[in-house]
Amino acid sequence: MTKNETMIRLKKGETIRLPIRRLGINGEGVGFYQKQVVFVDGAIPGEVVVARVESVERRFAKARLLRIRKRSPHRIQPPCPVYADCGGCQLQHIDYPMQLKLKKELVEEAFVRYTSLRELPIEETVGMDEPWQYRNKAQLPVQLRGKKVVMGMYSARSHRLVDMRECGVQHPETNRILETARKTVEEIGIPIYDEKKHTGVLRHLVARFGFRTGEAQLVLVCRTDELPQERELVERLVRRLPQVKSIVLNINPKRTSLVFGEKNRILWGKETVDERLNENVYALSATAFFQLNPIQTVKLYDLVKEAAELTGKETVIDAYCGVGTIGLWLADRAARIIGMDTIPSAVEDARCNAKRNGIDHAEYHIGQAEDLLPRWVKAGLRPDVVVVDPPRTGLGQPLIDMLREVRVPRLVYVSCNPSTLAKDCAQLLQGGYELERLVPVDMFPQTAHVETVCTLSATKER
Ligand SMILES: C[S@@+](CC[C@H](N)C(=O)[O-])C[C@H]1O[C@@H](n2cnc3c(N)ncnc32)[C@H](O)[C@@H]1O
Repeated sequence: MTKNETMIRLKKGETIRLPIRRLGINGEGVGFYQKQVVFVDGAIPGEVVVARVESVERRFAKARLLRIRKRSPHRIQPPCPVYADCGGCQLQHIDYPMQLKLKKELVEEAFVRYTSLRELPIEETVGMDEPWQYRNKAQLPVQLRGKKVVMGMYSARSHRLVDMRECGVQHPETNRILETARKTVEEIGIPIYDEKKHTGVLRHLVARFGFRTGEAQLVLVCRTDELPQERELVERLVRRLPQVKSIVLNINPKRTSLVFGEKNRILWGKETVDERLNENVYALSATAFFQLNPIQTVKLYDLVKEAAELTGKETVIDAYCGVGTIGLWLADRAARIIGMDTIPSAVEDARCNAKRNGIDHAEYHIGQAEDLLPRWVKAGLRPDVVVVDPPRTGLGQPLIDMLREVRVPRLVYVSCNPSTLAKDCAQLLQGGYELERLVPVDMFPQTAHVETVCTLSATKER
């Protein structure tokens, strides 16, 4: 059979019987129909399903689950009433121990696909004791339906809002704050943004809650700086939400799917709210990036610390540093921390966080890791440990080239995307590194995301 013959076998509308072999990166079940990859939302590895083909692309097809012929013993009733409709979670129909196993397999499969390694030093996924109510921040779009203000997540791959009053992965406080804010906005008649016409004012409600400090922040993302009945709204919110220490208006005037605009105006209270992770305290401004699952963040950063094997004498790079959290975690065992990030406000926050925690041997720079680090190394910098925590796209090529050239003693790669992690590692393994340890960490239970802490060290011989 030629390659082309296998490609045209499936047709849209066709009903197929499909054994499900593995989990896809978006949480779908993946099967092979006459060698063609077929994705089926809601199907679990080990199941045999009947599915209707809904679209056929050049390299894969997508099919809708109709019936389950052989049911996985790990299939459970999803606890959330809007799970089928909401695009936020993908794995609620799978029991938690199996979710952790499947996440480990996602990492393994990526390494088997992109590297020549067959024996992997991979450990079990680090899970949560209680895999619910873990998110410290909710940001939900609002819409007007008749006189009702509706708030929720978008349905998967659409801009259709699913009306949602309570989310099971959110901390109850963020649920409570947003629902109170929604009701108050509805009661007062604040003009709601209309995405199609680009009219109205309020676009998103955002709540962040410090698990350790109990301080919360509410952000009203608006199309304009003018918020009708602002005083009345703020007065009622302050009265009803004693845990909120900061109310901010973020102005986003653009037609965009990005939530935040560039400008903020404080409506009430402080500019930032505090959160603690272990001994460190962080001041978080309205749009600052901060890890969303504080319980797992502590485990993630402890793994990074273990991997770094610091003695107190090392120069450590915290590349893609955000607000500096990883570098500050390592600071008590390092001689010097150098961080960089492309977002100026994040770098500013990192500097403030260092100061606030009495750390004076950490410095933070604005710029691209793949630009700054090769330049510094060329100028003579020799880091002992490099920690990288890039976005989903992985490392920039000039950074990989530099790491291959210099061969730093320890390289700790924190990744939210197993595919780019494995692809980047393939290059590093060919360039004088060996893989010591791979630990998947479940930062987002009930979803298909998996974080990995990957430890590499320079080989003695090239
Ligand atoms: C996954 S976050 C990690 C943040 C931080 N390490 C933490 O644990 O909170 C990735 C960060 O990389 C930054 N970033 C994106 N591209 C970058 C680049 N080319 N160079 C440096 N930083 C970059 C983003 O602004 C973001 O703060």
